[in-house]
Order: sequence, then C-alpha cells, then structure tokens
Amino acid sequence: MTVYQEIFEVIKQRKADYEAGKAQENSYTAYLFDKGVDKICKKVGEEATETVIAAKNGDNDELKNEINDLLYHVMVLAANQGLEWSDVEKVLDERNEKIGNLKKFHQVDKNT
Ligand SMILES: N=c1c2ncn([C@@H]3O[C@H](COP(=O)(O)OP(=O)(O)OP(=O)(O)O)[C@@H](O)[C@H]3O)c2ncn1[C@@H]1O[C@H](COP(=O)(O)O)[C@@H](O)[C@H]1O
Repeated sequence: MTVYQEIFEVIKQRKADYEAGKAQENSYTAYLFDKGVDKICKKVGEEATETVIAAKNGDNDELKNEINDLLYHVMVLAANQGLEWSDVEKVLDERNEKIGNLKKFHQVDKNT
C-alpha cells in the first residue's frame, strides 16, 4: 500500500465516522467534511495557488510542503465526492500505458 492509499483510508474512516455522528476531536479532516464541498474546493484552490507561488519563488522546501497540502485536500475532495483512490490511480495507470505513444495521447482532430 502506498502512503497515498494509507492516507486515503484514514480520510475514508474520518468520513464514515463523521457520517455516523461520532465525535472526532482534533481531526482536521472531520472539520472539512463538516464544512462541506464548498470549503473543501476552496482549500484545494488555496493550496494550488500556494504551490504555484512556492514554485515561482524557487523555494523547494516550501514547494514540497505545499504539494503535500494540495494532494491531501484533493484526496479529501475525492472522498467527499464518493471516489475511491483506486479510481484515480486507474486513470493514471491507463495513461501510463500510453507512454511512448505521445501522438495518440495528444491527438487533435483538425476537423473540429
Ligand atoms: N496529510 C494531512 C494534511 N496535510 C495538510 N493538512 C492540514 O491542512 C491544513 C492546511 O493549513 P491551512 O493553514 O491552509 O489551513 P487552516 O488555517 O488550518 O484551516 P482553515 O481555517 O483554512 O480551514 C493544516 O491544518 C494541516 O494540518 C493535513 N491534515 C491531515 N492530513 C492527514 O490526514 C489524516 C487524518 O488527519 P486528521 O483528520 O487531522 O486526524 C492523517 O493521516 C494526516 O496525516
């Protein structure tokens, strides 16, 4: 199991406990599920912006942290919307199979 899959399992457990009405003191993830999709999307946007700024500033220490914040919030969004992390990875796997086949992957229909 990758670290992403492990964190996603924790996130899903937080969601299940939130939906079951179990108290989850000090859980930032439970706080996000309680706030709902608008707040989660806002955090994804904020973290994406902070990631871009860190890159533009050439600050790789900051960039590593911001990328992780972004990935975590994207995972919370995926869980909130009912996706499994394996659904996301499956798309990546399928794209990976297209390596070395750039023309096909980026095919542009000139008639449209
Ligand atoms: N990977 C993360 C993770 N990355 C970032 N963050 C939190 O994301 C927040 C981002 O910081 P910000 O300053 O932007 O946000 P904030 O001001 O705290 O919050 P808002 O007021 O903006 O809502 C911080 O509170 C971080 O702690 C995370 N919180 C939790 N996890 C993982 O999620 C799992 C469950 O965590 P809990 O639900 O907190 O137990 C654990 O495996 C954790 O490692």
